[in-house]
Amino acid sequence: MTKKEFDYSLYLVTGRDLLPPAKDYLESLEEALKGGVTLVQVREKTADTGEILDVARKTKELCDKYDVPVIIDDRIDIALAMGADGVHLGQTDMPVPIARALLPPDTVIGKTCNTPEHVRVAISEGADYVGVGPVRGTQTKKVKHPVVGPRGIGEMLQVLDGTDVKAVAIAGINSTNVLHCLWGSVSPTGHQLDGVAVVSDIMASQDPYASSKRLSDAIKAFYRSPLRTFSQGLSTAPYKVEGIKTAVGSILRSVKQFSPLVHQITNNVVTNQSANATLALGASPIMATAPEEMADLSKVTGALLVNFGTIQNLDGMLEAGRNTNINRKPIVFDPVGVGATAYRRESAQGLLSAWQATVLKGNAGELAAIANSSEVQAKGVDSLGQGFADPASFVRKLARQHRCIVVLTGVTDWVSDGHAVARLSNGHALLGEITGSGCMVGTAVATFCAGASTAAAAGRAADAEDDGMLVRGDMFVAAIGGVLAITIAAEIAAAREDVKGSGTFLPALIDELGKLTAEDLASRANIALV
Ligand SMILES: Cc1ncc(COP(=O)(O)OP(=O)(O)O)c(N)n1
Ligand SMILES: Cc1ncsc1CCOP(=O)(O)O
Repeated sequence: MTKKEFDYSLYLVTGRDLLPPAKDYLESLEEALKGGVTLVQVREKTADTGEILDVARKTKELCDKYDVPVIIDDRIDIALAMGADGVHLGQTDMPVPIARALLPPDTVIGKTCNTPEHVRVAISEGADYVGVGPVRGTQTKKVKHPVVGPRGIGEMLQVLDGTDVKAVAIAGINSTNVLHCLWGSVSPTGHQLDGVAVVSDIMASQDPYASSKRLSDAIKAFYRSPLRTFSQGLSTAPYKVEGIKTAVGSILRSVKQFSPLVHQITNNVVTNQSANATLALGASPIMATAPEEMADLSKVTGALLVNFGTIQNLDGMLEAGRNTNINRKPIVFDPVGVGATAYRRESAQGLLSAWQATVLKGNAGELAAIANSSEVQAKGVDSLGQGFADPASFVRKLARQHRCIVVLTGVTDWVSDGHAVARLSNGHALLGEITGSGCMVGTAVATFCAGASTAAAAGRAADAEDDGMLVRGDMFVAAIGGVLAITIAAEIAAAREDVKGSGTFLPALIDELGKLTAEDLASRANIALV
């Protein structure tokens, strides 16, 4: 028996208890269907059986008009009585094989999964789809399982590789975070969600048509285009060194032309020199930390840098990142000293779960801690030893895991989008003798990301179709540009006669950053693609 093919992309899970006062269930449902809901689940937790059956029948009658299938939560008897297209079963509900034996053979069966192991069991039991989560916190239901974030969803999706079992994420999804959820949950193997399940953003809405339409538009934009990274080389042609050098120069020109606002939440050791480095490159720094101002600020900034060297403003970092994602601007995350304490490790995981970083930047010790690798150790904010045996493979893998650009700093710097890897061999030993040179690299990367994204926005037609990108502009090239700006300016500064040591080097570095041209970058950049 062939199974019914569902469009899982915008899966409405109902809940009459959430309707705003004076909103009628069937009217709200019809508005939601008009707005683009593709699948409906009847989820009734408190009503009597007769009432649930009545609601389920009326739901089916309405959904049939829109050719949208109906799934019943938990209740096999209701599904049988009204001829549902499917049922959804939780971990403590009837086992899938027993439900399968009771229901007509073409009935679709979904199962709630909170861990990769749950997914393995659901596959072996013969589930047709899995509802994976909780992806975020939610007010709609007391969820027993901890929030897994998009990355946790990606781990569950990877278990589905090679099967035709579909997957939707659930919990806390709304039109402002749906793109992050879809983008960030793609597994390192490229397995993506088939859709998202939403309750309150539609059911509690005064305008369910508008709420569903906003979700539907964002979801369609994401699925319209092939799966991409934050770089552009893969979709067009493979990167070439000369092309990167030219592109880096044009981003520097964009920084000077647009002078984007670079919002930085950074540590109090480097705040002043990072602001000066931003100014020197031609952009405009704003070092704001209060959570209350993030919504406003993120509308006008070009990029955000989150550097948690002195980690005092976690709420500000969370809010800044969420809002920067909503406004589809780049976020550079510099988890300074992340391996040093459990608090830092947990904070970094919390931030990486709450928002999608565009660039993840760190030294070997920091990135090893993020990757849970014991290959490189750290002491405080410094990395110990020789670094990774195979840095190219390390950055490529980490970039795939985190769906972002990874910058590994050291004597040699490595940048990857999960496919291409660039080895950068500029710099000077004096960089290691001043405090905060790594933090300045983060600032320069954020500044180049701001330049690239601002230029991409300026180049887009006002009526251009949404391409579902979380950030526009080539962030792989921007990250390379930021690293080169600091390392090349350092080479020029260190060669100056007036530079006698680290004390005279820092102001000279700022001076040379200010004088740096596209031509300097192109002629001095030592880039190899590996
Ligand atoms: C699509 C989807 N995913 C998960 C759930 C949760 O179902 P369950 O675990 O049975 O919990 P309750 O719905 O009974 O609270 C769902 N309903 N739909
Ligand atoms: C039914 C269910 N199962 C896990 S979370 C959840 C509710 C999600 O609701 P919302 O979309 O309003 O966060």
